[in-house]
Amino acid sequence: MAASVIEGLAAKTPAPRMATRALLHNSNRQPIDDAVVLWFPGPASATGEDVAEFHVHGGRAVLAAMFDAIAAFDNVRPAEPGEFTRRAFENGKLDLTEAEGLDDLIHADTDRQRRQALRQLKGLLGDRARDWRERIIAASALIEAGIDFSDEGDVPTELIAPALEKVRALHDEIKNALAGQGQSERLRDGLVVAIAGPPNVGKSTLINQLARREVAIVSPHAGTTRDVIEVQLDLDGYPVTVIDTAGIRETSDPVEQEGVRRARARAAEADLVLWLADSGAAKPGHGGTTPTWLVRNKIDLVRTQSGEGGSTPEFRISAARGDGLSELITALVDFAHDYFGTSEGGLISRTRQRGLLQETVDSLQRSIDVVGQGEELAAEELRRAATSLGRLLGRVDVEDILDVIFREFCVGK
Ligand SMILES: Nc1nc2c(ncn2[C@@H]2O[C@H](COP(=O)(O)OP(=O)(O)OP(=O)(O)O)[C@@H](O)[C@H]2O)c(=O)[nH]1
Ligand SMILES: [Mg+2]
Repeated sequence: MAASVIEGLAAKTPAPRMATRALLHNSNRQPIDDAVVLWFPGPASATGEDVAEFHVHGGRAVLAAMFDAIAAFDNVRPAEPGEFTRRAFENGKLDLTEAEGLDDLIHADTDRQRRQALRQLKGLLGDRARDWRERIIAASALIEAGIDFSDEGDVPTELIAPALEKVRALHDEIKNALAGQGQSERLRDGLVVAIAGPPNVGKSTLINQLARREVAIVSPHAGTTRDVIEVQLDLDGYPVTVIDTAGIRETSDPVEQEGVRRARARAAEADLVLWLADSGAAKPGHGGTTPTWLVRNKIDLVRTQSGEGGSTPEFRISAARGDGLSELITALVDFAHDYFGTSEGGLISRTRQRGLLQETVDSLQRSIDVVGQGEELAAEELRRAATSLGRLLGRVDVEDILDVIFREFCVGK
């Protein structure tokens, strides 16, 4: 199909994989654009199928004329979101983790997201998972050979012991890989940091400083902020959403009450709370399990004061003047670094991947546990472990998730 379209529009089929200039025409011989065309005959193409590429001048009228001209061919329709990648996947050009990496790369906002996505696209996880899967299948073959070998149902231990050794090693290897991952899958969504505290302590002033623009209204009146205000920051390559909230206090104003309710809810969902307080205020107690840093603001108004110390970090800043902000930002970057656990080896970029690796570890553990009750049971658990990795790679049993995964892609990818 692609062959007849490129032949029809460019009046010739370009040499494979050679950028070729062509004046494109529609079926009425009307010229459309002076373009560069590329012809990738399958299977040596991104999708594995024939692919024609038209590099045209991107104006709306040019695109409309191109779509009209292409739609005039039979059996041609616009691609669905992610359809090219899906075909590449179905033709074995990519495994599912690599397809996920491609999607993440397209959506990456920050440098660390980009690097993580590229590692995934280049098969960082896929290659490990393939290796693990082959080794599990090999161990399972050993056990099954043992089962076949024994006629009375009593499998000789010298056949099972080496297989079990391999399974133990695999279990430890995958478990350790998983444990060392931090929350690298959270890098896709980023870290949420809520600025909370009593009214008028300078929360909105702080978010404006962090955003380097006036996102929130600042005023000397307590109760200025009511809606939750969000800004996206790129802190040393980490995606961080900072939210400014209403000052928390008892109030009879129903609008402010709603603001306080939202402030509490958002702070509870955040990954980190910056609890802003006046420089002289007593150290507040805080409930909840969210990590919370005490940030004392307006230090420009007091002469000197020593920190109270304690287990939670404490910062002293002047949001208005900028004192202490670079220390606060450095600490946020360190927090993000620990949180995401993104040493350059970040293996996992999705909860789906983490879940399947965990399933694999659990099945391997069970297979070790049940081998005493019967080798068939152990072999069955090994098959489960291999299936989990097969799902991770998108090689088995995945029809149900493919739609979900590829739906997130852009059209044209
Ligand atoms: N001197 C001094 N004033 C500050 C500082 N930070 C903020 N302010 C002032 O404190 C007042 C309140 O600041 P906001 O940023 O609106 O405080 P807020 O915590 O967002 O207040 P609500 O939205 O009402 O909860 C304003 O007049 C700011 O100019 C600071 O570091 N030093
Ligand atoms: Mg405010």
